[in-house]
Amino acid sequence: MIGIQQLNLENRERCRAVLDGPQTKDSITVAVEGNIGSGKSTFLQYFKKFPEVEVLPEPVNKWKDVQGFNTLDLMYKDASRWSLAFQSYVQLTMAEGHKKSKSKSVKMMERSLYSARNCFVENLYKGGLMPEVDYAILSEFYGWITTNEDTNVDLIVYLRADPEVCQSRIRLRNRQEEQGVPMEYLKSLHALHEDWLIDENKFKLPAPLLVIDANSDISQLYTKFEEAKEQIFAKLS
Ligand SMILES: Nc1ncnc2c1ncn2[C@@H]1O[C@H](COP(=O)(O)OP(=O)(O)OP(=O)(O)O)[C@@H](O)[C@H]1O
Ligand SMILES: Nc1nc(=O)c2ncn([C@H]3C[C@H](O)[C@@H](CO)O3)c2[nH]1
Repeated sequence: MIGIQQLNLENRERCRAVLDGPQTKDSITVAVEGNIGSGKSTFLQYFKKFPEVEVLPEPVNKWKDVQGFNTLDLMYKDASRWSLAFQSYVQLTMAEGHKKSKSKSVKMMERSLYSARNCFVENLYKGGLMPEVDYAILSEFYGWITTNEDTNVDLIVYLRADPEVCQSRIRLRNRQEEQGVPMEYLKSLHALHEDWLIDENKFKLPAPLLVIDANSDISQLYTKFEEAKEQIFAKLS
């Protein structure tokens, strides 16, 4: 059994190797991951201006209007009742994003099928808000899609921010459905992002990882975004 430290070392080497490695591709898919309010949309906004980049924002507007139903609001108001319906629709809309053909050399997705499963579904189940049978159905559905469809990503960018920082930004951004999001929810989502992306406790990384400390204020963050741009574009032939 390889220890977590050893795994992390190998993982870092793999990331380093891939990020700095000689192999390049003519087009890549990047998944931008992070807690609620960590700054993903801000990161994507920065990259939108580059001609090589096509940005796929999280399909929140679809979730807020499924033939007139605001499924995001339903989930936040009564997760036990609506999480299977909501996560099923998240899974469909994320699969659409993965499958969308690239119009440019860099396709940047806000979140992915992977964080929906490994962070949000896992959080609902572990928090007792999702019955075992719903968890099993979603896991089978997720397994089928990721086995039978090309949902690959070439790089994961993790905007790593403390839950407290995320909470203050959620208030700032003031999305109606999120105003009741408790700190405990942000903390458990943060722990699941760390479990998956940093420690690889239960779920494997589907691609090399680039971590950005997103606690910094916006002025310092643009310098980090610029550094990330160099590393991402270096993957392009
Ligand atoms: N580094 C930063 N410093 C200060 N404010 C920030 C920073 N990054 C983002 N913000 C602000 O915090 C709020 C949330 O940021 P953003 O929408 O990018 O987060 P997000 O990760 O996309 O959230 P969600 O997961 O809910 O979509 C926005 O109002 C944004 O302007
Ligand atoms: N339950 C749940 N499952 C998901 O897969 C998921 N993906 C995003 N979100 C929530 C977080 C923000 O409020 C808002 C925008 O990111 O939507 C999710 N909520």
